[in-house]
Amino acid sequence: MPRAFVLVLDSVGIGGAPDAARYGDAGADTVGHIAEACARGAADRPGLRTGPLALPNLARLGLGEACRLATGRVPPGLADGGTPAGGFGCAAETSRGKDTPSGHWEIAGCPVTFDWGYFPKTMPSFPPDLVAALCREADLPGILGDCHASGTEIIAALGEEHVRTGRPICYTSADSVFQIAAHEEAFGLDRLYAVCRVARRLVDPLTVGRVIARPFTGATRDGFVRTGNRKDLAVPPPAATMLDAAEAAGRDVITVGKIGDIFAHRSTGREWPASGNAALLDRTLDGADALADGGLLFANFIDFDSLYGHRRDVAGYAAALEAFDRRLPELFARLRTGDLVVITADHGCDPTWPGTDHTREQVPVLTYGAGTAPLGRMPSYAAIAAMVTRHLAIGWRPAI
Ligand SMILES: O=P(O)(O)O[C@H]1O[C@H](CO)[C@@H](O)[C@H]1O
Ligand SMILES: [Mn+2]
Ligand SMILES: [Mn+2]
Repeated sequence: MPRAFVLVLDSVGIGGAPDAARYGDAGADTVGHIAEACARGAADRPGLRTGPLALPNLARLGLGEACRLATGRVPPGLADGGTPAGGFGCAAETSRGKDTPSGHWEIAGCPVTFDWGYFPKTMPSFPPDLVAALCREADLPGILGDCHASGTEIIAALGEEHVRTGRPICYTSADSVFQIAAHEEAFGLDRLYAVCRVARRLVDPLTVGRVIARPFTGATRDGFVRTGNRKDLAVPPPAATMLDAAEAAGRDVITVGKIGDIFAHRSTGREWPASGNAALLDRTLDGADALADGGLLFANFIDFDSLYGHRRDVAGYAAALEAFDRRLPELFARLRTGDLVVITADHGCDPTWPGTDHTREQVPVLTYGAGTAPLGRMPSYAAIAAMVTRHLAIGWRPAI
C-alpha cells in the first residue's frame, strides 16, 4: 500500500495571495524576495552562505514554476531548465487567518470558517479583567509586556525585570495568540506550563487560537535565549481532518515536530517532536523507515518561520532553505514504490517585509513520487488533503 509524506516548510510562501492587500501584504513574497536579495549579494554572511540562492532539488521539483504560477515571475536562481521532476502548483488559503493552525488545518482538509479572536495593537493589549483573572488564578504578582511584540526583542527588553519581579512577560502578535515568556530556572518551566494552562482556559471564550509557553535561559539581556521547550496550547480543529480520517481507517500516523501541538494532539498518531530543522529532518528520515504501508507522515519545519522569518533575517532564511534542499535526496532515497511526498507551506513570513509578522501569500505545492502532473493553481490548501487521502485510498474527502 502506498504511503504519504506531507512536509510543511513553515512560512515558505511564494507571494501573490489574491487577498494580500486586505492584510497590508500586497507584494510580500517570501521566496521571491529572498532569491532577489541573494542574487544582488545582499544575503551574504561569510561562514554561513554567499551568492545566489542555490535550491537545485526544490527547483527540479518545480519550485520556480510554482512561483511563476503565483506571481508571474520565476525568482532568480530557481529556473531549472528541465521538465520538473515532480508535480508543482501553488495554493491560496481560504481561511482568513494567516497563522500556523489555520494553515495546517486547511492543509489537512479543515479550513477555518470562523474569525479568531485577536488582541488590539494598543498598550495594554489584553483586557484588564483577563489579566486580573490570570494573576488571581495563577497566583502571579502581575505581568510584564501586555503588548504586541517580537518574542526575542521583548525578552531582551524585559527579561531582567521579569527575573527580578517574578512577573511573566505576556505578549501577542498579528496572530490569534497569548504568549507567555518566562525564565526556565528563575520562574520554572513547570510553573510556566501551569500558568499557560490557566491562560488557555481563560482565553477560550475569546476564541484565541493558541496560548504559547516561551521559556528562555541566560543571565543578562544580551544572553537571554529561548529554549526548545516552547509549548503551544491550541484549540482542536473544528471538524475532521485527514489525520482523523487516517486514524479512523486504522492507518499508521507519524507526526513530526509541532504537528502534535497544532492539532491539539487529536489523531496525531506517534508524535515525534524535535528541536531545529536538522533534527526535524532526521526524525522525518526515521519516519520514512518506520512508517507502515498505507501510513501518513506529517511534519513541520519551524525554523524558517521562528528563527528567520519573524526575525527578518534574510541570509539566515536563505541558508536554512539551502540546508533543507541539500538534504532532500536523503528522504527521496528512503521512499518505497508508490510513496507520495508533498512539500508545502502554511503562510508567508517575508523577511524583507516591514514588522515581524506573517505575510499573506500563496504557498508552493510540490509533489515527488506518485503522480507528477502539474497541479496548477489550487483554490484552497484543502486540495492537499484531497490529494493525500485519494493517494492513500482513504474514503474521506474534505469539503472544498
Ligand atoms: O516573535 P515570536 O515570539 O517568535 O512570535 C511569533 O511566533 C508566534 C507563533 O507562531 C507568532 O504569533 C509570532 O508572534
Ligand atoms: Mn506557521
Ligand atoms: Mn510564525
